Amino acid sequence: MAVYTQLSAETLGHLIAHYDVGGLVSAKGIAEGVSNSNWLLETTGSVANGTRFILTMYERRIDTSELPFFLGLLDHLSERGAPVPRTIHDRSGGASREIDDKAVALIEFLPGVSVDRPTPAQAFNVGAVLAQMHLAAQDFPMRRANDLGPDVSAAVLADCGEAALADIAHDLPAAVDAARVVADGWPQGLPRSIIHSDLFPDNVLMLGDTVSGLIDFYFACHDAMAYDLAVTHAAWSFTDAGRSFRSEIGQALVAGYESVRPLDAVERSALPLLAQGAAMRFVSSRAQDWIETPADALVTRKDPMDFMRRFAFYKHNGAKAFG
Ligand SMILES: Nc1ncnc2c1ncn2[C@@H]1O[C@H](COP(=O)(O)OP(=O)(O)O)[C@@H](O)[C@H]1O
Ligand SMILES: N[C@@H](CCOP(=O)(O)O)C(=O)O
Repeated sequence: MAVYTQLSAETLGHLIAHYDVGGLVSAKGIAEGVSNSNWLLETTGSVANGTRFILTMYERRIDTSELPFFLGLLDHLSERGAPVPRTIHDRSGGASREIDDKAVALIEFLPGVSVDRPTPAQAFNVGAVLAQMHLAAQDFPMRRANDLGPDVSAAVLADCGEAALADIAHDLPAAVDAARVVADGWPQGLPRSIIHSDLFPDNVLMLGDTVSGLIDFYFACHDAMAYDLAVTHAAWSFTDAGRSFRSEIGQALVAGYESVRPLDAVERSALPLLAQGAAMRFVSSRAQDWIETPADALVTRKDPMDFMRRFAFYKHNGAKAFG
């Protein structure tokens, strides 16, 4: 579930009155997602022929002082033709407003569905759109550092402690040393842009083979573009909780990416280690969330072992997977 706050029709009506989108016709809470509350709104007016909008209320994890970066990035990418929802601004030009001390933003609704089992054609197009996004972001003037880089993953796992990690899964304590090794060997100087850094299938909307939307940019940051490709590779190319690698999906993602932005030799040879770092990024955040989230909480905890298995795969087979 992801509607943490109840909003009355009256509150929504008052909010919508600040935008040039007409009156409220309907509002439905969206079940998907874990971090924010989201509603699908329908209104009597339209922006670029759209009468549907996503209302997001920022509930956790996001520092609202960073909203100008995230929302400005949506506008920047959308203006450059990337399939990214634009921010709907209120009449005074504001990209976000507040309801009861919580920040909210109105965002363009994009059609499409997230795929569970991508085809190679879909993976190719996801790779191509990721590269398109990287190029479109290169002249975005704002910066945000990656606060979940390899050193942070290593520190988070060390802080969790081997005993707590062993309580989650027998093989998880090995992540503490493994993440340190990855961080110590992390490649420097790779070409950078603003990267999505969480481009899992649930953050991509598709219509058939076409990518209709990239959403959920709330981990976007300035970092190596090849790292973003590695994250996407780790998120898309496995089934069975990270036990089975779908080589045809991994190859299609990289081929699609390179159809728009060819990798240089240094980026290419860094991919196996970047993918290990990508896996550790999600092992660490999932382990931390697991420890901090009560077992009976409304949010379903994600298993860090799904990404420990991916880490092991990339460590032993990374060169072949990206060869
Ligand atoms: N711009 C959009 N257009 C269409 N649907 C969207 C859009 N933004 C979000 N959604 C829907 O809302 C759900 C949750 O959004 P998301 O940003 O992933 O939330 P969270 O950050 O909580 O994971 C998505 O899975 C999708 O169904
Ligand atoms: N993709 C991450 C979780 C991030 O959550 P999101 O709902 O904001 O995409 C993972 O799978 O661990």
